[in-house]
Amino acid sequence: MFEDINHSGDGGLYAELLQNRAFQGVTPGTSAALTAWTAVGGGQISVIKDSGPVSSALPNSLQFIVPSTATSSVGFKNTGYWGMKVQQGLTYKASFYAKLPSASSLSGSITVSLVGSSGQVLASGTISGLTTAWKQYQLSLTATASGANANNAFQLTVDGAQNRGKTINFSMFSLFPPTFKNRANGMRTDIAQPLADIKPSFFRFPGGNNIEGQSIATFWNWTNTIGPLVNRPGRPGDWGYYNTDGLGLLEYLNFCEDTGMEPIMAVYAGYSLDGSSVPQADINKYVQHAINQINFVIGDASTNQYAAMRSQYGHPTPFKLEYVEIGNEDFFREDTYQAYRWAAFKNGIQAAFPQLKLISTASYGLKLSPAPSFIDLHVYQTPEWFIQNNEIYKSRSAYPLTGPHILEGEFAVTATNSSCLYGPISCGRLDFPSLRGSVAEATFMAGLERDSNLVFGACYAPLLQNINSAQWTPDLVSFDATNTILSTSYYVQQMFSANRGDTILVTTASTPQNPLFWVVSKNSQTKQVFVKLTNTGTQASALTLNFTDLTIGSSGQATVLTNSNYNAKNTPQAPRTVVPTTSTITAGKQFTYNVPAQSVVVLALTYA
Ligand SMILES: [NH3+][C@H]1C[C@H](O)[C@@H](O)[C@@H]1CO
Repeated sequence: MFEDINHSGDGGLYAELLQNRAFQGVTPGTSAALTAWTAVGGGQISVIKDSGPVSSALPNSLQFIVPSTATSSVGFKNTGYWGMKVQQGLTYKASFYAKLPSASSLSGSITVSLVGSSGQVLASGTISGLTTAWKQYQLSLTATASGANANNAFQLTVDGAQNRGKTINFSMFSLFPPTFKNRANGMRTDIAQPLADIKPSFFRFPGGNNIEGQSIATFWNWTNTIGPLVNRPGRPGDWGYYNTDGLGLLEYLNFCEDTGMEPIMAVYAGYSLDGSSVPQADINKYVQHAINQINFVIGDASTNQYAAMRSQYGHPTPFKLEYVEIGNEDFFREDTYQAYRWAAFKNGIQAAFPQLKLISTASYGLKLSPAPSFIDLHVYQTPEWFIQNNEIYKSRSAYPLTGPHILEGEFAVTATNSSCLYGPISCGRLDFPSLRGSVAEATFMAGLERDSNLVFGACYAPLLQNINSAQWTPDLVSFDATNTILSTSYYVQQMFSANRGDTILVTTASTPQNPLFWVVSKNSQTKQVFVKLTNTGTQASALTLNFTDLTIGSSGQATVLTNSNYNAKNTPQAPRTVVPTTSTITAGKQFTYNVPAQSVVVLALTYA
């Protein structure tokens, strides 16, 4: 499940290295407008509301003035998102727009470089030919050395003595390292790769809260997130920072394709976080907006203008799309969801796309017409809750198969104190996932898998956090400019997702589950059996497995996540405290496996 929270997009998965690259959403003339930008050599910089901006989407420019007394190199630099990684041998793609005021010229060229924390030049190039019209300049910068740390910068300088008093306006800077699958405007490789390693089957995006807008005027409007970056205005995100929307609808879809995930795409459903609902009289405008969004994804480029945009931007064929979520957590405004919003979107979208599966986001059991066939349920709780509720969906009377099928679209152990699930660290909130929490999540997931005739998907949330800007913890993967920290919960997601059966095997047990929990499945393609186990207790426990119907191979693989400290975490200071270990085990039609204390285990067996 992805949304731009904790700088998980801008400053995270989205590989742009420059923070505040286009001065979106800032107030000209303020110091905040210059976030991440600083002058070099006495250069004078300020953000102005440009009377002739680079585009209507980007009204602000960086105005650079060379002091009249300049004698040496002067300019400015960007320090990235709490730093930026510069690695020897990598080629960085830099670009920016520049314009000279009328009737002026620049003597010499602009030097564009990557500089280390003590000013050493790590990469450098020059551009020239500035005119009094906006023009985009691009250059590749190959690093001849790595930065000693993350405190590197992207710098532009001119010869001060030759250009005293000169002014240059700049906008829409950009600096990309090589990206995941080398996608233009793509993803950061050391975050995208661990996500791909989970072998996820779907990607729920773009929210979560971040689709809803703090107000109706600022909802996530997909049309502002496609096309050339210079035409993307960005928007005030719902987690306290402005979203550049450089990571937009097409980038999300390309990422799905590059990782083999299918999108579970949300559409704005007319509820925003200030509690407002789009009035019924206006709702059909937003339904059409959603239909256009879906046409961008799966429409026929030869007949639909929004599908034609997809083709124009590089993807003529439709993407795969099976599920569309109508809003996010609309249980906050069940009155309007029940009164008209759900029906407007469900009926409108289903008429246009009969094949799509539309997911409700209101409470389970809320009477909606038409009745939803799919629903997204969220839960943030304590380890004890997840263990006690591992059979939450087992009851057919409470959850009939004829009722809505379930996406557990957000779940995580957030705290050890049930009266403080969303509170501060001081009252039990987790800063990073703990082994105890991850064992509980795995116990719950084993239950979801046993009930996968009702539960069609599950995903942990939130996915990512930049440790310099966390609005929500814990998160599955944490990172800063140079490091990525895979949590114990990350390993649980990976162990469960990468070892996946297609058929659940019914088990009987001589003793009830607890403190051991399990789910057994087989993969009829690979002829594998997966036994996913948790031991929630603090003592190892021997488990004898007896396969009555299958001829099991005499050896198998056991992947184990455990630690003697039940509260152990992977943190920036100790990122690999708890990592899975894999070993060969003796298996067969009947064998005993000693389940380690406080552990998550996946046994991968073969069958004839
Ligand atoms: N409060 C959670 C519920 C919402 O859908 C997400 O944006 C938040 C963080 O995962």
